[in-house]
Amino acid sequence: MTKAQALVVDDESDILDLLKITLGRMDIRALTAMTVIDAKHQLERNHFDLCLTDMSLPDGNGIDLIRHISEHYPDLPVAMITAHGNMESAVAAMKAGAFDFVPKPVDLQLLRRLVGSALRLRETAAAGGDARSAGGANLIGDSRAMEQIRQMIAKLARNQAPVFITGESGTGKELAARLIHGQGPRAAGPFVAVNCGAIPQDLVESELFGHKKGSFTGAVSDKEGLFQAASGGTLFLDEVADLPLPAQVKLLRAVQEKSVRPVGAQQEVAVDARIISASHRDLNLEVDKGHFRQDLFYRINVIELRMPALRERPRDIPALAERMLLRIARHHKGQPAMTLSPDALSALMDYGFPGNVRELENILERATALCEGSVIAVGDLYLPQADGPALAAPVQLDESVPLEDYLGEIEKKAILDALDETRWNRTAAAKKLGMTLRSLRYRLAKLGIE
Ligand SMILES: Nc1ncnc2c1ncn2[C@@H]1O[C@H](COP(=O)(O)OP(=O)(O)OP(=O)(O)O)[C@@H](O)[C@H]1O
Repeated sequence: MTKAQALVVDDESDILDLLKITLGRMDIRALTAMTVIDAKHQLERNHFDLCLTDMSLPDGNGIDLIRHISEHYPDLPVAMITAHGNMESAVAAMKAGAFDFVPKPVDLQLLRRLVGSALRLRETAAAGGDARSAGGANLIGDSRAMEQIRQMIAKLARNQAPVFITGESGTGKELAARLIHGQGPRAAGPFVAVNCGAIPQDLVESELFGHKKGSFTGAVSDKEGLFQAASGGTLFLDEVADLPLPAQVKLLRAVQEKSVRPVGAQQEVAVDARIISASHRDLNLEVDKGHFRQDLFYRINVIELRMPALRERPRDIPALAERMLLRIARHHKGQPAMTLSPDALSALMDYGFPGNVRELENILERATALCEGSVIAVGDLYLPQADGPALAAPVQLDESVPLEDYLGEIEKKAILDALDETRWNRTAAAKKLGMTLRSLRYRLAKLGIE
């Protein structure tokens, strides 16, 4: 590969010199420009692999230049150098198509990482990466909605802007986040996923930002936070709406300044993690209710990706079901994949799937275990409105209980009732439940019933 070349645009010659030297040490040739016009001329005459631009230039601003680059040189990654704390321009730059931003004063270590990511983009493009998968995970579905999501993911993978993924539970928000990470220049770095709602409130800050030994009871040694663990990669903040307000303040700072201060530490440490967050809640509403900081929402929601509910794209169901049945068969080695009867498939396509793709997975897993033959009939699906025998009366779904647990509870109750009625005679219980002894054993092991 030829020596990489960068265009650096700033009207202060000191900064140009500093950036030129730093890039030179990374074996990158830097050409400079002090005005927008100058930069446009350079772009016409030379090929660049990266552009760094300041916000305010004598004849225009950096955002105009970013727009010009996005339009005429869409493959050229451009990053904005922003004044300390001026997140508005960083957000505007990323919305205009910037790949990332560097706060002033420029932290050279951060700059090096940013440049490394930009150059890896060039290598990924040259290698022609697989746009559909990452780490074996795939977004299945050929509906228009899924096609658009795939295109959006490919675009988002190319920049570093914070992404906020919305969508009901089980629509594939985490999968989308993994794909954005896996198709981008940070793919070789870690993908760290954290469910913000699952961390005990008083440990949130220490978990996210780390702590120093002795900073609170129980802090027996220095501990690195998830931000540091995700350095060079992506931090996925799932259920970000559940973060307590004090942690939101610190998160805001981390996103804005790209640095964190571990609990009990005197100094901040620079962190280089791309932030992708998600929530099934409407964050606008949470902001209105005063549960979520508006300024933080504005910063993490630079680009929004909405994962559609499964009922909005029923034509994806056959392909999803087929792939899932294959995967289930692979888990039960030696067994051929089951198929769905035409009635079962049409019942699935008519069903509303409040739990989305995850619910489809659960329904098929259960059907596979309960079905006696190799073709799943509509009765094996136990859909709430299907004709099949219901294991229990439908219960009002509590939003805080994951669907998987909810279905598991219904199943567990039916099995335990049958076992009680037969004085724990498994053969009799299986008969009562209309399943084979082998199926019952499988269910008991899965549900952890001894
Ligand atoms: N389009 C899809 N193709 C294949 N599998 C999918 C798709 N969408 C979701 N899945 C699968 O469905 C399951 C749920 O997805 P995921 O955990 O990403 O959802 P989520 O929206 O993050 O859920 P939650 O809000 O409950 O955290 C996963 O096993 C995932 O692999």
